[in-house]
Amino acid sequence: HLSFTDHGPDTFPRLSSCSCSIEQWDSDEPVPRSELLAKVAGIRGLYCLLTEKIDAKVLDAAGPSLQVVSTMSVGYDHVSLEELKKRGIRLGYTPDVLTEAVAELTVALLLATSRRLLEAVHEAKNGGWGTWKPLWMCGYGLTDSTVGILGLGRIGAAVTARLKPFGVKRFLYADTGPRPDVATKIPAEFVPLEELARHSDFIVVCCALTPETQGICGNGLFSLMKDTAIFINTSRGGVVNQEDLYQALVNGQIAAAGLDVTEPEPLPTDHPLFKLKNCGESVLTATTTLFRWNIDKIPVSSKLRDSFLHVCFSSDLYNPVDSAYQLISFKRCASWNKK
Ligand SMILES: O=CC(=O)O
Repeated sequence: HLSFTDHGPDTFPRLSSCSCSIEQWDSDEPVPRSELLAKVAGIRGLYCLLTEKIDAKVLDAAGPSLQVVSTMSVGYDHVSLEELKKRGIRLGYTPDVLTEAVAELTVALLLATSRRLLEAVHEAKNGGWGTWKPLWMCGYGLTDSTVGILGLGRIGAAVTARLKPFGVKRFLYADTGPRPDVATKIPAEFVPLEELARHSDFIVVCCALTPETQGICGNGLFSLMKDTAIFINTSRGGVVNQEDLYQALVNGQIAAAGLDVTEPEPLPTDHPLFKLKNCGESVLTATTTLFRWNIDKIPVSSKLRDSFLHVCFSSDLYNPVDSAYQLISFKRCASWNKK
């Protein structure tokens, strides 16, 4: 008995051909919390998106039959690992399916923000484009710049590879610790966050949302940044103290911000950030998760189909359709692999 929220196109037919009973939330809207709590009772597997908060309440509502949770997302900050671990429930997730897509989006956001693309379009459409003025709509260039990556994981490294041809002089990164295997190839220098803030012309946030990174980009960081620096976040809104960011943008502490993620999502349309020229108009995007996915990464690989669910933090490529398919292989799901 499986419970679903949403998933790739061929998941449901494939699963329904198996001898298990499936309950699916069949809507683009997230399943209401009350519905989720009511429907999970007695299930053995739960397949969800990042819109579902999987906490003690959901797990208790599911009861002891629940053996595995799988999320069609790279981030799993919506899932309480502690609560899963307590109950010996395993977690599947989908690392690497959107690395390239998010890296491309990040670069798009960075260029659009630093080159004031949307602001310029707005001016052109609204009659603000008068005669040619040499300094009008000047932006900030990547050539000879220093780019700071907060979180040099798969996406962070993919961003540096894409930015390198623009003539970036120096890559810095801050992380929970040095990552020499990835960093030496770029090359990127491991620095404390404060140093990253002080020296970067562009800061790109690519880290996971964890208790340690919650609100890590706040006044402490913005006040150290150059007033010409550009701040880009494509990780999670919770990494940023949005009020502090707003103040930094209004007070000219930093030049501009490009955000693909906010708290909450979507941001209310009357939110002050939308009114800023150096953020709202350049740029606040709202690329949904599916937009960020590389669809060609979704089809099933038979090799993975027979393997059992990866324990959280497994670095192996993990496929969402497989992850759903594997929910039926409960016998293979050993108890939580304590490390
Ligand atoms: O943000 C998207 C994901 O975590 O998959």
